[in-house]
Amino acid sequence: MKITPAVRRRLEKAARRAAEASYSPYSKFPVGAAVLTSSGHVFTGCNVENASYGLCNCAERTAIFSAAAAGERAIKAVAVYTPTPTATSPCGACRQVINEFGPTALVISVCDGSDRIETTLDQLLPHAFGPGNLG
Ligand SMILES: O=c1ccn([C@H]2C[C@H](O)[C@@H](CO)O2)c(=O)[nH]1
Ligand SMILES: [Zn+2]
Repeated sequence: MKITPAVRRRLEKAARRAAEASYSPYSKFPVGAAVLTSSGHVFTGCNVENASYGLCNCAERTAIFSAAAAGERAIKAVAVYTPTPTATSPCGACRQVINEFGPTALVISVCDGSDRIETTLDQLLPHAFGPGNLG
């Protein structure tokens, strides 16, 4: 699955739309994510918070777990949207979870401004611990 400009746009749009379902009454920081798998399917997710704050789940992990639950095992790209003036990169926990299925995935962050970040998971999480380290 080649990541063309059209595929990027589709992924970014899906991430923006996914943020509309965000359940974030505590942080009031809605986030949307979209994941492109090797089969060409796009899975989306939003952050889902909890009154027990530590149980909050990020948009990226919601999207990845949705893909995994559908049987997908290879992530090609992740797009993240935050309604902020500057783009937001995935948190450390999400970087680790992306690594499991997409160690070289393209990671795109978009926002409400013109700012954007385009990088790869191996740049965000160098020398990652992954499945290969278990022998
Ligand atoms: O990349 C990020 C950063 C934060 N959050 C969520 C977690 C929490 O619900 C809120 C504030 O941290 O934003 C995400 O979903 N993705
Ligand atoms: Zn996260």
